[in-house]
Amino acid sequence: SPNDIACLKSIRASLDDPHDYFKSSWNFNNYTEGFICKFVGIDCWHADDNEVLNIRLTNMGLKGQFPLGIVKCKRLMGLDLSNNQLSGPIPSNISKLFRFGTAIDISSNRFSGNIPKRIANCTFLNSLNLSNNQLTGFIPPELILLHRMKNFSVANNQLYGPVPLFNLSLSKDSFVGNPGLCGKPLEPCIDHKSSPFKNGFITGYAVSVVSVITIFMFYFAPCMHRNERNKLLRHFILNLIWNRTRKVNMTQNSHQTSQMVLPDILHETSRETSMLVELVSRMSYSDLYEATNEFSAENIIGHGQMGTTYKATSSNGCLLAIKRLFDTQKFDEHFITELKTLGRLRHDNLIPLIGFCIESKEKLLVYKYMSNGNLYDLLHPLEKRRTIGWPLRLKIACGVAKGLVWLHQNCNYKVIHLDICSRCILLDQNFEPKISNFSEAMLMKSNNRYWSSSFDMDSEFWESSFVKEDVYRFGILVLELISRKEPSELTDLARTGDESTGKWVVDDVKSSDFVDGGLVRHGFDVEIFEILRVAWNCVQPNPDERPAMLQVHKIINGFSKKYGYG
Ligand SMILES: Nc1ncnc2c1ncn2[C@@H]1O[C@H](COP(=O)(O)OP(=O)(O)OP(=O)(O)O)[C@@H](O)[C@H]1O
Repeated sequence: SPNDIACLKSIRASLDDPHDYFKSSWNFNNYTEGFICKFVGIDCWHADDNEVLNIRLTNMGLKGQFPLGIVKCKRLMGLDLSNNQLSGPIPSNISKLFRFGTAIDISSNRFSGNIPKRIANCTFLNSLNLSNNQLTGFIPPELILLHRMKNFSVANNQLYGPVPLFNLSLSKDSFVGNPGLCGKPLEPCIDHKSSPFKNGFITGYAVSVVSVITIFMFYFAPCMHRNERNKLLRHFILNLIWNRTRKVNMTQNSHQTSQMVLPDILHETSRETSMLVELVSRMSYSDLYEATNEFSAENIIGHGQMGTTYKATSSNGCLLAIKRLFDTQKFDEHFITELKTLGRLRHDNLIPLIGFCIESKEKLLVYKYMSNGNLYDLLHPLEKRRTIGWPLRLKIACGVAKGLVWLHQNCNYKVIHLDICSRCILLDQNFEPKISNFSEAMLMKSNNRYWSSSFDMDSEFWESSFVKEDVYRFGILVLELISRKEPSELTDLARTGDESTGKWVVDDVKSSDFVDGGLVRHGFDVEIFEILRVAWNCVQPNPDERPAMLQVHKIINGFSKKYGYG
């Protein structure tokens, strides 16, 4: 079909082919039925039909980025780009590019960045080979949803965190060569449950992390280079955070622990539940059922990792967003954290949590509805991109910064969000940003003695390891606001960025292809430059070199005032 021809033309144009394989074989001048089926590396559904079944461009020395043109090969089933020199991120919208694909092999290239969780939406995948690349971050747990998967490998990358519990049995070979990965079939992950300071924290796990870090810092870190130490520490913390969120699934032991504790917390009449009711109002399932039109598909706003969110109208006419958690204990802890954290907090730049419901197996969280959706969708719409003016971007950055300052400096509780990203910034009818998704958050009573005295040393680590994690993520968010580039690409840039990259990003707003074209030369270049500098400071690899959110907000607020937002 014309689409398939356009698909191959686009692939050819997007890849650098130093050995001229395309030149000698991919000749588009001879339009006959099935002519593309004779191209090297192309299988068709039928030899006399221009409809591509598989693309196998292996071992050809190809350079360039993941070929987005495959989106036009509508019936493509297999993509094999292994043994080349392709680089850059795996596109986060891969499931849109390769919706019905059954096999992806991009092994032995130079792909970097995170494994996008949306690969899990390629529901027909039965083979995924990402081995021998430079991928970083966690293996998205959503991948366990790929029920048809038979072959899977992420060996020899730079991944860390626990291996998700796949339904198929995978050997070590699928994961080896990633020094930060742990859990079956590799070595077990560190158990961080026991801690002497549990009472001081609302989330006891925070202490465990801090204690482990203290030991680590005292005994092991002094002999390491500062940057190396920070890098390790960061990996370590993320690993522990991930351990916590996955602990229900991690080991038989931790499974038993959560079996004992969580149902009790969630029991409809438990003390915990009555405490929660003091924070947020408890709503009845039947009211929410009615408000969402019986949880009808038409009311669905979107799906997240933990559940489905519905638009709803309350009996007094208020618009609500109701998150209905999947029926699994896996997210009980997230549910509680969200309630305990967000339930206590009220600020103009936090999403208002109005209520919750626990009835039999149902767990629901009820928020105020935000009519302009989330920031990620605003910046990266599936359809046509809208121009977004600088004052609006500044307003959003300023609001998020204000919310974070409040969280970090709040006098009763100090809160670290740990998952700031454009998807969790919701926008109300006036595009005022509201921070949402507190299910990973850590909350600490700021007047407890551990915080103020004997934990002095640890509060420094708390600051540099956790608070500065929020600062880092805020920096990525601002870079995304200015560039409209994918967060994974920006994380890469920040990770690999040396001083000269920093200069390249910030120095030359007018001619840089970093800044969104719609922004430059509209009289804002100087401001953009200043804000980019702030963002760049926020993403410094060494947490100690990142500014505090208070400083960041002060600068952004200074510019925002001009537009009446500050
Ligand atoms: N209060 C709200 N008002 C409007 N839309 C909302 C609201 N809360 C969530 N949404 C939207 O509902 C969808 C699902 O949200 P949800 O938080 O479950 O998933 P997510 O943002 O992908 O995060 P995660 O998967 O990490 O839980 C998203 O598109 C989100 O923007």
